[in-house]
Amino acid sequence: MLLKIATRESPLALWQAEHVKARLEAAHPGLDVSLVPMTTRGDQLLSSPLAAVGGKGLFVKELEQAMLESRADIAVHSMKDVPAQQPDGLVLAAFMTGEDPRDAFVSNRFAGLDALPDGAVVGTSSLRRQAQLRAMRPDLTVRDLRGNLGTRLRKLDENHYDAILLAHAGLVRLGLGERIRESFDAARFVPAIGQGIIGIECRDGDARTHALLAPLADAASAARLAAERAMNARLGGACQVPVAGHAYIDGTRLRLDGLVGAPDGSRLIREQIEGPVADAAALGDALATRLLAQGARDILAALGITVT
Ligand SMILES: NCc1[nH]cc(CCC(=O)O)c1CC(=O)O
Repeated sequence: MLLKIATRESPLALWQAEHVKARLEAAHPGLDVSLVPMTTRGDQLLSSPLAAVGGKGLFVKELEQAMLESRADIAVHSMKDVPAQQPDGLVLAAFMTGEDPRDAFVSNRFAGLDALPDGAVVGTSSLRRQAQLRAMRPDLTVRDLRGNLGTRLRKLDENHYDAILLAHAGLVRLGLGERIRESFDAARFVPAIGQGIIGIECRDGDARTHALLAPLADAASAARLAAERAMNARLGGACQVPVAGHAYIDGTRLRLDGLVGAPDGSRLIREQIEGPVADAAALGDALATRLLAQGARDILAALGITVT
């Protein structure tokens, strides 16, 4: 029996696809899983500002086309990079157990954010990270930083930055965890929707693949994503929007932290909601309503994003 995984060619994407392959083959003796690597528009355009070239969908479109044409059966994604809506005929079928969701501070010279001197240069292109960083430390200079993880670390090592911010999970997956000097408390520096969770997409009607994926699915990750993505959907959710959201599951309870920030850090709107895990999506929706009422609507409108 054969199953094909469509994957991007970046080291992180390949690690994630290999991880899913290993998990699937362990769960299903006799199953043979192969990787179908492909370059996406997003990979080709890594040097240009993503917002200008069409957003995060660029990293998944080619993979989705391959599944729709049956050149592949599943695609493995960092959920952080997956748009709110999937194309007709495709579904997110399984979310794996989450890795550490926090943002990490990486520097060769400074032990953490508090150790950075006035005016230090920090690299990140994420509006979410910029907004929270500038709100905490208005004195810092924030500079754009793009590329795969390896490229970003190389630019740090070439002394273009005093420090850079990256996802803890990506660094750990690639065996680069020792480069992390500090990981920010998720309640204080709120992670991206889905950060640290690997999701698997497949064809909607493909019962065989759904059955193969079932043993990999983690209910807590599914609840976390239901809450975070419901909130994000109401906030025009995309990665070029300064929106953060992180749900914590504690038994049958779910707590969701949400944040919308002006990219210059001049305003941060934070809200929190708690309720039964079973109500995850409704909690996300309700939190978005609160954020919008507290000023998120104005911040988003200033960025050209209109929400209902
Ligand atoms: N935007 C790129 C991206 N997509 C997912 C991760 C990290 C892994 C994860 O969140 O699961 C990263 C790297 C980063 O933000 O530093």
